[in-house]
Amino acid sequence: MTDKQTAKLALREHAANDAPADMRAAFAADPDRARTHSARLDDMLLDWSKCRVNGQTLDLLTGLAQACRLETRRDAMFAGEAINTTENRAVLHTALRNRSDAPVPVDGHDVMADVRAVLAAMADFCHGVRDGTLTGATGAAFTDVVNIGIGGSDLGPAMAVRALAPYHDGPRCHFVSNVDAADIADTLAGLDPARTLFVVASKTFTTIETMTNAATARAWLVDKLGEAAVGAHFCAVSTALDKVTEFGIGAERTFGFWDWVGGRYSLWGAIGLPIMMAVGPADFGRFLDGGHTMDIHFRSAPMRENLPVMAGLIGYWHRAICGYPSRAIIPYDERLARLPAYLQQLDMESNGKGVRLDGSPVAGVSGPIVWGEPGTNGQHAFFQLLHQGTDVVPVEFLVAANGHEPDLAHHHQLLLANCLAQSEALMKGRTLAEATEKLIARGMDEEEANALAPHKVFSGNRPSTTLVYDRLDPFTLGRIIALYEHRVFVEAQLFGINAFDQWGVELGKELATALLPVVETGEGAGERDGSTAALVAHVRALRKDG
Ligand SMILES: O=P(O)(O)OC[C@H]1O[C@](O)(CO)[C@@H](O)[C@@H]1O
Repeated sequence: MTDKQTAKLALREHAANDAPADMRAAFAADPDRARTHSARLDDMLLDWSKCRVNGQTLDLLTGLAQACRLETRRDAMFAGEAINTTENRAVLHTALRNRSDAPVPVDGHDVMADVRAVLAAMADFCHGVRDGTLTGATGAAFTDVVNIGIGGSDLGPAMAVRALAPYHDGPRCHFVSNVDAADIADTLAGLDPARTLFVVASKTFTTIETMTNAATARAWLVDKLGEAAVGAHFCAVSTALDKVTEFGIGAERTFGFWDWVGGRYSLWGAIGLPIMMAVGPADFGRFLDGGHTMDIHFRSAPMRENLPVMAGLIGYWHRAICGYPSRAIIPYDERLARLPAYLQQLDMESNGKGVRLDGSPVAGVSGPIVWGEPGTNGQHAFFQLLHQGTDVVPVEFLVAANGHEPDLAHHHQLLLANCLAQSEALMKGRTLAEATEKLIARGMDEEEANALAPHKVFSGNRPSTTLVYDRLDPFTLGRIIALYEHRVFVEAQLFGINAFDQWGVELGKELATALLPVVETGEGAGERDGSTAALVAHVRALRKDG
């Protein structure tokens, strides 16, 4: 048996025999548990004390991490080794937020001068748009920016722009991603073409949704302002600079990045252009500072004090050892409403894999299903299942100690109380005796109380983690995102998979391309499988436009 196999076996035996069966008992036995089962980075606290782990669990998990050479793999990533082996690429989104003087070599070339040049060009461009010196074709200042992109070219900036609303002092930012005409039609409906700037964001500049939406936006603009206006109203973000030129966007309005930045890790550089437009270069810099600070912490803090490492180890424990199929991300922060969607791509596109690094099948499981919604809204929707459903779902709460609305502090206190109450309720639960007693105390007769009480039982002992920070400012948003990126990396090392490719998205794309003419003309439908052929026939019978 390899060291890894031995470590995994030991964890499974520990889970079955000696891990705390009941968190309530664990707290009773060790009132100091919250201190020993949490880690801090300045104001940011990650608490995993409401999970069924003890010191021995953590020893075994860190032992597994060592057997998986986590620290060596981490250092290889930061050093620019081609750890994305199926694409033979380095993984260096961390270079985009490197705020130190340290060089970052890729194939012997220090990429930091290139990174800084793009950031400086973005800042110049944003200053021009934000102060009105860079105008549209009619001389009118831009009031609206429309980012056209999908996946990593949409989710990160869309999430971050929303998260940083209190820091906005630039143009309004909109995001069009879906190829569904509804998306672009509804967005353009409210906009003045003379005051609208389009950002076409695509790493490959071939993605069909983005190219279709960009062509529609271009036609809309030409229809209103004429062909000559296009140059002033479009800019691009891509690694495929030749394709941008073919589209007709000038080099001075093209912001590049590199194949060593994965799409879902790309918001720190040019893909972050809408964030910089909204909050300005200075706050964008603070966002990068936050990411860089988390990088330093990830590289230097001992495992037990290391937030991304501990988030990854606890995540692995829940997924691979306890066997929970999903995790819920519940930010008690309305401005992080898009965080769950962003993390779905970050986590599931990275760790939803069926083969290991060497191409052999994953022996057990890989990454979990990630989902979520902000609290308190989720409480009035799916928390019923979290508390009483037959599946256990580990919940990851996020909450700021302070909001941005000092005049409405009582809202924030309610928000905090709700967040803390949910994790407490998940852990404590309510026994049948407690439920019955409560009903009788309210005046119900015993027979009725006995009948109703089983419905009011909460098993409790359900795991959650809580991430608390001072305030959701640009710096903290940077720390949170970098924390989750590294957590995904940590889990990938334990699963033994490549977190940086995404071959699983290819087949659907290929079949969509093949099916387009079938949907358009009906020809070739008979060569598809029976279900698809029948669906094509039904759709075509209903279609009103040919
Ligand atoms: O930026 P691009 O090249 O348009 O790709 C968009 C997204 O599509 C994907 O390749 C998945 O289909 C993502 O990985 C990526 O973020």
